[in-house]
Amino acid sequence: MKPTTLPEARVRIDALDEQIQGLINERARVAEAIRDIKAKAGDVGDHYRPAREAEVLRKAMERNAGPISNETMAKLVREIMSACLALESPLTVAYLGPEGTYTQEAVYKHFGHAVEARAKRAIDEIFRDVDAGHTAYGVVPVENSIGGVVTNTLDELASATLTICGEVLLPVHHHLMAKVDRIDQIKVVFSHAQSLTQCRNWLHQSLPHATQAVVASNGAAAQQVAETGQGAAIASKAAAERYGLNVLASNIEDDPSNTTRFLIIGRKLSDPTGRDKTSLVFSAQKGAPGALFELLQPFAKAGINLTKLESRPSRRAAWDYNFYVDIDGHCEDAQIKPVLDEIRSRAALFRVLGSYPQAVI
Ligand SMILES: O=C(O)C(=O)C[C@]1(C(=O)O)C=C[C@@H](O)C=C1
Repeated sequence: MKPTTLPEARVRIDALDEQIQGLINERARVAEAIRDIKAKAGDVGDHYRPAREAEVLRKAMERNAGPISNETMAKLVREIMSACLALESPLTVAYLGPEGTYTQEAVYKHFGHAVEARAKRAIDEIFRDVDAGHTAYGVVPVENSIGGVVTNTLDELASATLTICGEVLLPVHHHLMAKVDRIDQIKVVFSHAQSLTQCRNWLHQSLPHATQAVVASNGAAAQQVAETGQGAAIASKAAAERYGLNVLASNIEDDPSNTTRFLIIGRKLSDPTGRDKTSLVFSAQKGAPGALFELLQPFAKAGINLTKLESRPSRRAAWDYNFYVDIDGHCEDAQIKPVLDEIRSRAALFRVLGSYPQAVI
């Protein structure tokens, strides 16, 4: 029955909270039982299961009847699952720091807040850290809807022995922040090269005479401005709060739908979920006419959707390239496996960088 008075409504909410809390702890005890089942089966290593997590989140969205939105409901379930996983075993995740970067936001969006997020200074450091086993997973930016690819990440992926086990899509809203409180006092703007590109028109119109200076991350830009008091930074609202800066202008990205895609790197192969992506890197025989066409044609013939195609210098020889391709589907899917085998047999270099669930939230 719908309560009609405030005291009545609050008594009802207290009773429901008690029930929800009891159920969350019951779920946590099941997660502890899963840990013991995995140990008995000799399943060593961490307990993170990307395919199962995607399934849990998709189910939460599919059965949701409102009034809470599907996305908000999935985020709540995300946090409960994160707490359950931390009970099974704590999870460490390296990200492009310092605190307050968009990459840190991507970590929490993907893994929830119960993980131990460790800030690193550069993308290659994240790859090295995960490769050496110091952290179980890493989160790296790979492309932005305005600025395009993050070349460091693509170059690292080509030589890494790690695998991609997830992706995160994060809407990115930039803010100009400083110690001072007037925009006409700003002579220099610090940020990551990608963020400066994403705000190019705004900077041209609003700060045409300011110098632009590239630093390792937008979190580092905010930290530096806070420490020196010099200039302004382009970074996230979280960074302004973290470093105590004044926000002088909000949402200054040139396209309000600005989104960055991040990858989760680790050693875990993700099981097929029915809604997956596969990332590949390959190279064609240099100088052979139609060589790239030969490598892409099997996808078209099998009706496989390509979601991305990028080329990067191979670093083997001048004017020799690696091609990075993302496709819909999992490398173990019956429709995909023979196509990949065919391309492997034609390519000079071929590697599956990972198959992983498509981003859910
Ligand atoms: O299903 C599992 O393997 C679990 O460990 C449980 C659980 C969960 O809480 O639902 C926790 C962590 C995994 O990443 C996936 C799911």
